[in-house]
Amino acid sequence: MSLLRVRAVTHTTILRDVDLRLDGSRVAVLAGRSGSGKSTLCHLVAGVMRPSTGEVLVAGEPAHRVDDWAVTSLLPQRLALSAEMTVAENASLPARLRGRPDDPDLLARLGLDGIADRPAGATSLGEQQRTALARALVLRPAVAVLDEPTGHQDDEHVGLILDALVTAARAGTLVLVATHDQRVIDIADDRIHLNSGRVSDQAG
Ligand SMILES: Nc1ncnc2c1ncn2[C@@H]1O[C@H](COP(=O)(O)OP(=O)(O)OP(=O)(O)O)[C@@H](O)[C@H]1O
Repeated sequence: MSLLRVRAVTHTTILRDVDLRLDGSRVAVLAGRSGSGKSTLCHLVAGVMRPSTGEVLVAGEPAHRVDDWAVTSLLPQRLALSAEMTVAENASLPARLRGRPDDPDLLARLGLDGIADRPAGATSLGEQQRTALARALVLRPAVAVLDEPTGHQDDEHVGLILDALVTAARAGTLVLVATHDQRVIDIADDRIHLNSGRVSDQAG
């Protein structure tokens, strides 16, 4: 059984007949033009929406029923941090909610250790994006869904993010990344190309 199974998914007018099987310990990219449906597919896998038809299964469970960031986590394009909470508090929130240990190295690996105690609302957009990435990876989830994780980063920080994605995949996570960034596409194990809501090309 594949860790992630997308079977005959059509969603409103946005996605058409999407079929995917992806396993753990991989970085898989969803590539494609703006408006091709990448974010929509991310939201279906993360279970924040249900497909109009077809099914999305994570470890055999319908994605919309999964409510555990140790199973599926999401870095949304709009980040959804708490502005008042510190960088460290935002990043460790899933661990605290589950009574699980924090990952003390993660902030340092994402270049956030110097601002760990600052409210997230008083940090740059790139820092906020890396904070939301740390939050998505902190529980070492089975599936981490990351929507454009390098969108607000300079080259140096893109390197840190690529390392974090590869490290998470080596630890067992299926890292599913929607991206336009060729540097992310280059390090991927699987590449899925969306064109007007259909998978036009898949290589692994
Ligand atoms: N709630 C919605 N209702 C109707 N159409 C929507 C909705 N959300 C997105 N769309 C449309 O669906 C298409 C796919 O959007 P989506 O955000 O999934 O694309 P994307 O590939 O992630 O784009 P980008 O790279 O710009 O983030 C777009 O044409 C968009 O305008």
